[in-house]
Amino acid sequence: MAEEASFRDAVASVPGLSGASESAAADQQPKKFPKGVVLGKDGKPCRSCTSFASWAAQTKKDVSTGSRAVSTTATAVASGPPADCPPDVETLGRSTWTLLHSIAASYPELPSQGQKSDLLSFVGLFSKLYPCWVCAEDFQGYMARQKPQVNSRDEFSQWLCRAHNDVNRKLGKPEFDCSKWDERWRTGWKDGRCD
Ligand SMILES: Cc1cc2nc3c(=O)[nH]c(=O)nc-3n(C[C@H](O)[C@H](O)[C@H](O)COP(=O)(O)OP(=O)(O)OC[C@H]3O[C@@H](n4cnc5c(N)ncnc54)[C@H](O)[C@@H]3O)c2cc1C
Repeated sequence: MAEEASFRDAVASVPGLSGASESAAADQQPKKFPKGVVLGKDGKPCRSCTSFASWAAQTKKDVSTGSRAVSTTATAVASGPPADCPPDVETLGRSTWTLLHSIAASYPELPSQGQKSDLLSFVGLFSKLYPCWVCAEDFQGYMARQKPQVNSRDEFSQWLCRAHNDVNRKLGKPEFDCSKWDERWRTGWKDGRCD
């Protein structure tokens, strides 16, 4: 049987959840969900805020077959949701970082005032609209502490790399060497593996 946790536990299990959100969450009616399931502000499980493993535990589906009430397999859970299913927090995150770093890679070396203004608007709106709300709130917090730098491609790509590393640290993932940003996201690695 899946391990159960209260509403507060489920929300508090998300690294970096802000105090304001946590106290708002605590005001809600307690419900039982498996540990790791993050609730949306509507009090329902938020799929794009939750890992597939926790989501599968909550729906009690066999993720390899899609049928109900069959035990999950570790391999299927670890590989994330099937490609044609709604994304979990990791699939969404991976795709989003790809988009954000690719936007940085195509940003001009010498942007016009209009391009700078567009990029600032984009990251501001992005941070409000990102479907994982706990991720979005943390990203807004990062942007408040470290203002987006948009004066050139290099400046923005380094700012974005540091922002991504801030999330990596929070999740216990290794930090990326930002001096390698250009090879990872724009030119391809010097060893030719991307050619
Ligand atoms: C704005 C935002 C906030 C998020 N907040 C949360 C959160 O609060 N909780 C949560 O569980 N998940 C969060 N995520 C998702 C999380 O960051 C990861 O995307 C997810 O865990 C999948 O991680 P991954 O190991 O596949 O690699 P990802 O972190 O998705 O990275 C993809 C690839 O980018 C490269 N890379 C890694 N770090 C950097 C860097 N610093 N600069 C440039 N390239 C890099 C690597 O090649 C890596 O394989 C967030 C995602 C975004 C976009």
